[in-house]
Amino acid sequence: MIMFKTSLRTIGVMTSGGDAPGMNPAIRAVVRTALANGIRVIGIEDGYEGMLNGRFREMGARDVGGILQRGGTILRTARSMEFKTPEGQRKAIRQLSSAGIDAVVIIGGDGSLTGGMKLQEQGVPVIGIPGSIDNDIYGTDMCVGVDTALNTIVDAIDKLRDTASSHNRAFFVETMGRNCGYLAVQAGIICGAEMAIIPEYETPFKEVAEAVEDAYKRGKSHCIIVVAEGAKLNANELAAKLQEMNVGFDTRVTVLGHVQRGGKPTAFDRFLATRFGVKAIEFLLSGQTGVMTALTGRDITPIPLATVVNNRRTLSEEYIKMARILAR
Ligand SMILES: Nc1ncnc2c1ncn2[C@@H]1O[C@H](COP(=O)(O)OP(=O)(O)O)[C@@H](O)[C@H]1O
Ligand SMILES: O=P(O)(O)OC[C@H]1O[C@](O)(COP(=O)(O)O)[C@@H](O)[C@@H]1O
Ligand SMILES: [Mg+2]
Repeated sequence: MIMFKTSLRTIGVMTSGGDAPGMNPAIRAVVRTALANGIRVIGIEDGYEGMLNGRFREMGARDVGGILQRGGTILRTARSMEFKTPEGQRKAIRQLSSAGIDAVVIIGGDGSLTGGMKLQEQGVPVIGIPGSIDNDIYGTDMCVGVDTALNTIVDAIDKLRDTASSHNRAFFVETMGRNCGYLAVQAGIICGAEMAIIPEYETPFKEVAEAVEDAYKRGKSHCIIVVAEGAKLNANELAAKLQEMNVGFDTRVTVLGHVQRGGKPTAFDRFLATRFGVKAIEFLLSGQTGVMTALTGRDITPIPLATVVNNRRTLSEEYIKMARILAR
């Protein structure tokens, strides 16, 4: 095993997995806090793919100027199958060692943090920062990017409602969330949707049909059903079936897709990302590694990566209930 130094001279920072608005403010905070503490920073491009192939570049204070308001990630991001293999991980560790990188800050989702834990287990000090629009990471109230994505969804659904009401239509709106209904449930509540269909619960088709028909009978001018990407019932299939059943409303589908991942980070995301970035360096300086920066209530606390990746975040029952009650 390559031994990493306990003294902290140089750190790496990277973004990995699906991009999320706010990753840039997180990079900026990591770089500038590290520099302020006399630590050199190397940017690792293209996530683990770049780590494996030594795509490293020096990051100065000016390199992170003007990026607070920019969506995406200046370090770019990627998914790497090779890094999942033990050989891939050894190759990445050799690259880090030969570049003199003593520790790595990884900004990414659950997959990226699992990769981070693997590095930590093999002697590389790692700090994780939760960045994913899905909000599917255990241990933190919020991930970087969630608030911006939700605001994008709200904006889109508000617009869809205008046209839905004008034409007396039912819209099936698909939100992102491979395995997690967080965005769909929250959007359901704050956009006044008739129903939110999520991967965590199996919604019988009959229930959807009744909700749409009932909304029509009650004289609603529109009907909005939010469907999470990973739900068993699919937005296109639902719309086609209900159109055929003639439940009153004409049906339409809007898949919001990757538009949810872009855009300038909201004030909330900028501040959260900045706090995470600053704390990541504070944790490193105090020798706490193998942890993720987590928002727990008002505080940013270190949660062991092993706890993060070995637990599943569950949706709040209270919010699911709230969405159902308010949809009446
Ligand atoms: N079990 C794992 N072991 C090692 N690396 C992993 C593991 N899971 C994911 N990764 C690495 O993290 C990358 C990003 O993970 P992914 O799940 O695609 O996105 P996210 O981090 O946004 O959840 C993967 O492409 C892979 O390189
Ligand atoms: O960008 P891709 O490869 O199309 O992936 C889409 C997936 O990425 C996400 O936007 C974010 O997921 P991760 O944070 O786990 O990468 C999911 O909601 C979506 O299913
Ligand atoms: Mg993920």
